[in-house]
Amino acid sequence: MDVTYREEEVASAASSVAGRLVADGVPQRLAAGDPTLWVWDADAETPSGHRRPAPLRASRELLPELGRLAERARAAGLTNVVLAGAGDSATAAEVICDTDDVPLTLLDTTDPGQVLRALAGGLDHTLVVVASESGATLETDCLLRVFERAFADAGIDPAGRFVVVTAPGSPLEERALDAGHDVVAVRPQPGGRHAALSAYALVPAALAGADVARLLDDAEEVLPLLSLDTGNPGLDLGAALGGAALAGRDKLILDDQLTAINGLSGWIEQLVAASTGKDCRGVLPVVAADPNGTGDELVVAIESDLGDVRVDGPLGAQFLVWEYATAMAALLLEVAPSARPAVAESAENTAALLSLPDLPTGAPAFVDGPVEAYGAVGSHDLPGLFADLLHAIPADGYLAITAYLDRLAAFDAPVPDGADFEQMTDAWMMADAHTLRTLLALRTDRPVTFGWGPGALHGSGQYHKDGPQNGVFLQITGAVGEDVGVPGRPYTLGRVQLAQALGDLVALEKRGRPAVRLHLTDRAAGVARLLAAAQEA
Ligand SMILES: O=P(O)(O)OC[C@H]1O[C@H](O)[C@H](O)[C@@H](O)[C@@H]1O
Repeated sequence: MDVTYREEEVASAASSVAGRLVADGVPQRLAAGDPTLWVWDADAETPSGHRRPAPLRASRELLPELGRLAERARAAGLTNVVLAGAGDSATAAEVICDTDDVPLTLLDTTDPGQVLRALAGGLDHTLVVVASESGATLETDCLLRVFERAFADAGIDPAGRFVVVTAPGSPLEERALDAGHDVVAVRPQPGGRHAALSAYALVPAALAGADVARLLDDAEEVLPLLSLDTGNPGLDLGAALGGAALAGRDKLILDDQLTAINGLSGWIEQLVAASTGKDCRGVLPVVAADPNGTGDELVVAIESDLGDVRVDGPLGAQFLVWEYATAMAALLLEVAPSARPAVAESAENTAALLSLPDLPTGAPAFVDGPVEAYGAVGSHDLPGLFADLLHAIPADGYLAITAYLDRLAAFDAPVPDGADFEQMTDAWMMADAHTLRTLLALRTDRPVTFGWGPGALHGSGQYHKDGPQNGVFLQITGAVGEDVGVPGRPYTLGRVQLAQALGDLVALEKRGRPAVRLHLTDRAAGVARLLAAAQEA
């Protein structure tokens, strides 16, 4: 595992803060298992005499059980693995599976269309992993209920169709045991931010066919380096992130286009944003975007020379080193990495909204074809609104787009007969809400970020609300065609999804952060209109 500084200014900022961390004995405190710095294993040391983060030992011990579960699923022909989960572990499981090229359907969403797509994926050979440490995350609870009902409706015995991963004693554990589902009770708890190498990510990944033992080997190989004062990749990366942020370079542009690890930037984004974004401080990760060359950027490239910092190493080591480095950066910024008060606040707002007879959407400020605009809007159409939003971004700020839509909907776009691959990808791109990010980014030298809601609420959502007061926020929601009822609850997935958007809006507005919601009354036509309007001057 290597971290290389490729720019003098980064090297000198990093070396001065690394010196401070070493003088404060941070690597030694980490090696000694200081619980304020890491989730340490209380009673085990590695053969090299170092303590190891709790999830590593627990996950290693879990391997035989994982093997048995995977074997049983294979024998039963359950080849379609659906993961109902949220946050760090769900994102990590997706990266592991994409990198190992094994299929996993991640549902970290309440979008009815996306869930219906998964339900149509062949229930007869589907195994659902429900992973939630708290056992109380709204979207995960909804998905468990929806899939239980779907199996029952299809005449499929749910026995052996669910593997529930949760903390012992959580409400989910009790419910799952009552229903006769397989339960993996996780001890000790990794805490949200250290879940990538824990059972919450490894159970779904192993069931999908990924080589999770190798992942743990790769992580354990780098572990002894993390207690060193020099040649410590976690310290080097953390000092680069923290040193740069303290020097005003607090926009972290992540470049992973040349690595074979698929989607690592998305996992790093949620880790860094949620761990550092609080007390009006933090590092803003920016994914899938070119640098603008402004003075507040730090470009970190995975396995390439395209950045100011280069990070090389296999996925298991990347997970561990980024977790360590992010804890270091948080220490330097003097924020508590594990606190995520704003994530909880939005979730509470959503729960309160769902208890109302109707969701308080208000009246649109204007309607532009299939798009309604809500919020404090000065313009009368979308081109005017986009111009205003871009203009409103402070000199050190950013624009964040969160789309509460089906992230796979673009693939439904009609492609011309006989289209080649390039024409097909063009058609998909012009039907994808994500393309709005690219189009708006062309018009500003400030970072424009994009996330799919509600998944993004668990990561960048923390930064959006409690990070620096310099964000401008654009939400996109959409009308629901076919909705999905949530059995045992008085709401549908569509209503939950809208309540999640509105709950986050309440939290943003409470802080005086400018936010606008665009509602697509026809989703496909609405996306097309957004993209066209973004290109109108
Ligand atoms: O695993 P769960 O309890 O369902 O939580 C899912 C996510 O919820 C919140 O966003 C926490 O801040 C995250 O740390 C966690 O990953």
